[in-house]
Amino acid sequence: MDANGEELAPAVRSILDAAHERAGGEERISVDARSFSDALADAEADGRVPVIAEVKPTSPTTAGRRDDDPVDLARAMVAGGATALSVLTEPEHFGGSTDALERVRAAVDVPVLRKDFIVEESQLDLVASDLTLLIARFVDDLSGLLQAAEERGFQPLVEVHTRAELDRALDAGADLIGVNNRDLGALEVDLDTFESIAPHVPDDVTLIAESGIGSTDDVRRMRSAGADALLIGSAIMDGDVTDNVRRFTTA
Ligand SMILES: O=C(O)c1ccccc1NCC(=O)[C@H](O)[C@H](O)COP(=O)(O)O
Repeated sequence: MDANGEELAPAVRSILDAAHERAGGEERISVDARSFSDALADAEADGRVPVIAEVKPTSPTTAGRRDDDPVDLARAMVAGGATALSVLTEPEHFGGSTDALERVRAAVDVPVLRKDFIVEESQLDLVASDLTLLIARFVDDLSGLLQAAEERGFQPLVEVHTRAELDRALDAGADLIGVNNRDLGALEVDLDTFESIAPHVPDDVTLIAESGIGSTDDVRRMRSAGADALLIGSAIMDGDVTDNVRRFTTA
């Protein structure tokens, strides 16, 4: 069960249990973040579809694992026109690490999102990034964690999957919201999720469509439904990442 008492897929239960076990950082971090809104404006000015390309070595729903150096992947994604990068730092289920994020952030000049399952304030202090993910479903005190992230200089991306989570995110003061098309209860992906939630998001919120985007048709569909940017992992990691990112940024 999650914080709302809802069932979770076993893999997600395991991810969440590991997250609750993970130690936080010892010292409070302070970040001089690269602006995501500036990066979005640059992409729009260049005529690129804003894509957050994800360095995702593996996942519970991916067959196999990609062991390329994350820095090589990151540079290849930027070469394809990525507006920002997302780097998994969850070690047990996604093959990520804080070291990978640090190295990637030092190697590129686009904003970098830390993709992890943060459940406690001290876990914000494990590594610097420009954006940090907060998953509404897994965080009890969303406004407290959002504020803690902002005080450290992060741009928090609050992930939602339902209308109720959207309302919690808005009440907490989120101005950067991602709608995850993947249901973390069943691990099923349905792009209708974004289409059903997006109309309820105020215009002054930056809105990101996450997960399950596998084709240029999907990109156009999410953009038509109001996505300011797209977060894409698996479809980029499968094959030549520069070609894959370019296909999506030019869709
Ligand atoms: O991707 C998974 O298998 C997964 C399983 C359990 C919890 C979370 C999971 N993914 C996290 C993500 O948010 C995605 O990595 C991200 O949105 C990119 O999705 P995709 O383009 O479908 O790889």
